[in-house]
Amino acid sequence: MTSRDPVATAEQMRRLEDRTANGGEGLWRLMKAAGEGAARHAAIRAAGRGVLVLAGPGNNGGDGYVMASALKRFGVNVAVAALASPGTDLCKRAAELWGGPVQPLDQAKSRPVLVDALFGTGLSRTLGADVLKPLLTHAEAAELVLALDLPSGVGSDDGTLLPDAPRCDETYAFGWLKPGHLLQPGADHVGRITRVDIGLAPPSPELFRNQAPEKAAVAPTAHKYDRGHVVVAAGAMPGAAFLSARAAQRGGAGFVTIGAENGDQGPPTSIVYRALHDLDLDRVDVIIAGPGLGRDDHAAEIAAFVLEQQRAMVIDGDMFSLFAGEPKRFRDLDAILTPHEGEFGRLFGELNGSKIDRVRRAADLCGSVVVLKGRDTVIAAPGGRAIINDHAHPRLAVAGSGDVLAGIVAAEFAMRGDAFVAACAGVWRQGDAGLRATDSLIAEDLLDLL
Ligand SMILES: NC(=O)C1=CN([C@@H]2O[C@H](COP(=O)(O)OP(=O)(O)OC[C@H]3O[C@@H](n4cnc5c(N)ncnc54)[C@H](OP(=O)(O)O)[C@@H]3O)[C@@H](O)[C@H]2O)[C@@H](O)CC1
Ligand SMILES: [K+]
Repeated sequence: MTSRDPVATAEQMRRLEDRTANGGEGLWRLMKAAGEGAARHAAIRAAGRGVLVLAGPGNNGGDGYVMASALKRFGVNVAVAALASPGTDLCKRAAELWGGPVQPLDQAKSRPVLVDALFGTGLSRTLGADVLKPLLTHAEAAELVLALDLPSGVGSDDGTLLPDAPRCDETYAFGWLKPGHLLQPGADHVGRITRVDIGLAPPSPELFRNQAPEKAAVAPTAHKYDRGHVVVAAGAMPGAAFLSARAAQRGGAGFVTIGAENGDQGPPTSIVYRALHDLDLDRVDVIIAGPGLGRDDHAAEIAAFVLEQQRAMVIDGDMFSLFAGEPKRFRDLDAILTPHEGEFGRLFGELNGSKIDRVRRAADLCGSVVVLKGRDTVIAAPGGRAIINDHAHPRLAVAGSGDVLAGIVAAEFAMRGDAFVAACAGVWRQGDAGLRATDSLIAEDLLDLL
């Protein structure tokens, strides 16, 4: 698998900071690396324009003072405004290093480039008007808004947006990415993410940002069945099953069958139609159940039949209504569940915490890989391994998009055999197709973009 960017919570960052720094001088070195690293990027982005740094009372503000002093050294015209006097030893030391004038936030003159160094991972409550008003005023007046570590107002661990915070053009993430860089709605305020390496020890490998997958390996001598046989259990809405089946083909599966009603031959295409009960399911790698299945008694019969087969499965759509509140029904399967928010709630009920916490809990409850779809899709396996996928576009929110995803994920699952790896690869590929599409996208277009 390709290497992925780790993502760390505020608490993990504090522990890593302590482990790396080993005392005051080490912490100061980290702050210097953060502020100076950001200054090197920002000096180029500013391209001769004046810079205003807004510094907070904590260590995010400290990074801001270090950055301002480095910018000055680089010959950039820089001014500093502060919310309050420095409240930590490191921030005090950084303010001394700057040594220049510091104005109150609301009295500083706006400049073309704004640096938000008010709050980072230590944001602990919603922003008051004393902060928000000048921040928004300076941001509106600026041509370029840069954030240190996180835009102020974005919750580091869950991407919540505490106030109506300004949108930044670029965020310098110190050390590792934080969930708030990738989870909505905060992620929409982050702009381009530039990671600044400050020499921090790596976090434990539990949470990552999704990345382009390596292509699934196919032997040159591979038979069509070696590339995976995917069956879609069809029901009330055959169009949805057809979309999933086509997506499984385009996704790379060697052989795709629609398990249809008795006698349904389907259109003359490369997709085979067979009655589900007549199929030799031992020769099937993955069954997709849910897209267009329906919610009546007949759908429930089909659902019960496919669950009995104990095959690897991709579970979507109507399956979450048929088994509402019963996630344990999927426990003993090797399965990938791909609900959207509404379906997730139907199956798992109300779970607390961030999107990451909720999906992790859900994966433990059903003993399967869970993919909670959205602009910020979160994928978790039982035991805590999780990925955030922000490689996507809002235009993917169209009818049939989920059916296509189920098909791609099933093809990946059939080819790779590992549910978590397959889910990550499938989600990335669908997001990538959405990014390459135009705004007139309909789900069928995705098939040609795979
Ligand atoms: N970890 C690392 O490896 C490294 C971390 N580094 C940097 O440190 C940053 C974290 O620093 P941090 O912990 O000092 O927190 P920070 O974000 O400055 O905020 C805390 C201050 O803000 C205040 N405050 C909070 N919310 C508020 C509100 N709504 N309205 C008003 N005030 C509010 C809060 O007040 P209190 O809650 O205590 O009353 C406290 O005074 C991190 O993001 C990165 O930039 C780098 O230097 C290098 C290595
Ligand atoms: K900030």
